Amino acid sequence: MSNPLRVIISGGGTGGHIFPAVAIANELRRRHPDAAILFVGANGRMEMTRVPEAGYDIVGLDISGLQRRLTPQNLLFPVKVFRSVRRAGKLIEDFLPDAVVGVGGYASAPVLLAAASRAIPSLIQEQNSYAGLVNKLLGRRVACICVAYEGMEKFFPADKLVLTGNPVRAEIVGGNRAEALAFFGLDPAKKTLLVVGGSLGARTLNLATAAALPRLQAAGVQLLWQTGKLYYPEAKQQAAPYAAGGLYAYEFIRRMDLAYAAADVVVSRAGALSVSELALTGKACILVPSPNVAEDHQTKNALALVGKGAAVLITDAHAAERLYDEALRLLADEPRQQQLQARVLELARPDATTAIVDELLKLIKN
Ligand SMILES: CC(=O)N[C@H]1[C@@H](OP(=O)(O)OP(=O)(O)OC[C@H]2O[C@@H](n3ccc(=O)[nH]c3=O)[C@H](O)[C@@H]2O)O[C@H](CO)[C@@H](O)[C@@H]1O
Repeated sequence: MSNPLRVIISGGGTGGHIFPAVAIANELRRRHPDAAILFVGANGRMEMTRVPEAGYDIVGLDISGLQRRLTPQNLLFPVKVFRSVRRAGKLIEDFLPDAVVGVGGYASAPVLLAAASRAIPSLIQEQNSYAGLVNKLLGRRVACICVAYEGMEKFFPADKLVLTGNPVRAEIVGGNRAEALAFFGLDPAKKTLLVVGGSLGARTLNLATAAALPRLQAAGVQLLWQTGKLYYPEAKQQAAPYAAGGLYAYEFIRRMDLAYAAADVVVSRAGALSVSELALTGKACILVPSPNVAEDHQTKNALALVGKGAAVLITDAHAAERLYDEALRLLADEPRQQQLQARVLELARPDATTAIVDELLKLIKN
């Protein structure tokens, strides 16, 4: 491998696809600083801002999902797919990658298809215990599939599977607590609760948190509340009267490393990357799986921890009633926090990103 490596990374839609892609790119660049890395995403989606923020170039395709109802957009869907496969093919012919990585989400389909038809080796990284549609359809056309859960033969050819775990951005781990508290303007003498609704925010968590603000303040607990874009204007107003007590709402937290470092307890959706990050950072957490995802896969993600005594589970349906009783109880119970921290740390897979990049480099070499 004398010429600099050239790799295209495709996919996105939500943070759960984008940040694993960034982790893979960072590790590739750490080992091959001269590697040329190009991201391909979907126009209008989160990757078009988050990837440049992480220091990489991205090209957007005009591609979206199929709506479940009959809509005019659906009639255009085949046309869009055809156009984006053609555009992806052109991108590949111009960039001439040694390999292509797909992380799931709309943009990875046309790129992986175009790579397969040009005999360019490709790798899929599947974050969940239930395979996404795009990944499932393309499993047979790629050379290697890196997964985070056992039993994925249900969805993919067994001989292509490698169990690596999910790639978490290296900087997420090891945030300094004192720096974190200062960064968010928090009081080191108080307990801190972090609430994260996945990369887009979660309505159930937002409603429960808004209702619990007076209780949190009365208990002397500080709050970092990530709301997502839609709910933020309302949350900002709801949280404003509590700012003096250290209760703050955020649309999106860029420094998740510091948010985890500041937190004594985390309330979170159970997206695959959130779960992997909670394990790596060793956080006492309460998981509220989203009921709105394919095959209820967040509940499966959560149960992988709960089954080992490494997290507390509250269902979405029970969150309004029980979430903050449980959160306040856990915040007041340090021995229980320590027990959860120790158990969740045992489930961390700190070598996932290196293992995935090893597989990618193997593909390129062969
Ligand atoms: C509703 C939905 O479709 N959710 C899916 C989506 O979740 P979602 O996009 O919410 O992803 P995850 O929970 O897996 O990961 C969230 C990522 O965003 C980061 N982050 C989050 C909030 C924030 O303010 N700042 C920030 O940087 C986290 O650190 C993490 O890296 O993809 C996951 C991985 O395929 C799936 O398991 C989820 O079921």
